[in-house]
Amino acid sequence: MSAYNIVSVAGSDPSGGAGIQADLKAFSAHGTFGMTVVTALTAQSTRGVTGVHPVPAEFVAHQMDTLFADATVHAVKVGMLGTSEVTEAVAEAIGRHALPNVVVDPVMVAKSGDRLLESSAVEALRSELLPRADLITPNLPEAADLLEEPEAADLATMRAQAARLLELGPRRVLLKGGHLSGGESVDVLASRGSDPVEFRAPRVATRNTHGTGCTLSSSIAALLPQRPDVAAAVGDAKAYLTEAIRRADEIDAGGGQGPVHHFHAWW
Ligand SMILES: Nc1ncnc2c1ncn2[C@@H]1O[C@H](COP(=O)(O)OP(=O)(O)O)[C@@H](O)[C@H]1O
Ligand SMILES: Cc1ncc(COP(=O)(O)OP(=O)(O)O)c(N)n1
Repeated sequence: MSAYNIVSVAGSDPSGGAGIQADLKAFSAHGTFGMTVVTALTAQSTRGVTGVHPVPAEFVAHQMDTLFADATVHAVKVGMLGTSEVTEAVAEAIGRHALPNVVVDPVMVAKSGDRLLESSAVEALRSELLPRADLITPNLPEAADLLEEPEAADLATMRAQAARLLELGPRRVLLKGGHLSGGESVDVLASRGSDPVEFRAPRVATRNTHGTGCTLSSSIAALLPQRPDVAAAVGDAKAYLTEAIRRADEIDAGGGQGPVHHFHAWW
């Protein structure tokens, strides 16, 4: 059996910590073959984002149509989309090509505080893309924006918000709790018709967490075709991410918030 083909539909991060660069590293780490559809160029470093140059929506659709007319795809990770036009084009192409194992990381704002999705695009994300996702992986501020509610500050509220996010149409929701404090970093997986499942990991004491969200969602996409169910893929992806965060201080990528450090996963 040849390697699984996993596609990242995302923006470029020249610093290598997030976006398509992080996704490709994660795809390789999990033994899969990575492909990319670029939605935007960013100028960014460990210190923040200094510019965003969106790819025209028609050309994003053209990249997808060209790739999917040729290659068999086993999973897709969607990250930064930038504009409502690109969001709509990606949602339509996912439907047109009936893509499997679609993981949507609803990227809105970088850890540096810079916007990566126009505010006016949140509605297109909510109504056009989320219903086509097999799994969405919002962080707490993204969940609050999607639900138009205050940000969750405890686990009970996270469980309730994960359930409400399911009503927007995705098959599953992984609500990430990295923005809370405490000795453990806890994420909540909600699926229709079953109780939520919690994924816990020791909170690593480092400021070098650039690219955690990208790495988790792309690792899940790479593992979905290789694991018996979604919970197994999420559990292994989180274990991989936690070790990549532990290794983050080994890298000197600049003077700001550094990236997590990828490695060949142990499976
Ligand atoms: N310091 C940390 N130690 C361990 N896990 C972390 C840490 N920070 C974040 N995580 C985990 O990284 C993933 C993404 O984190 P989060 O900050 O919630 O999202 P995002 O990177 O999209 O803002 C989650 O699984 C979260 O639990
Ligand atoms: C091009 C690009 N895409 C996504 C992000 C956000 O990445 P994330 O994994 O959420 O990490 P932080 O930036 O929040 O640390 C990005 N910065 N650039």
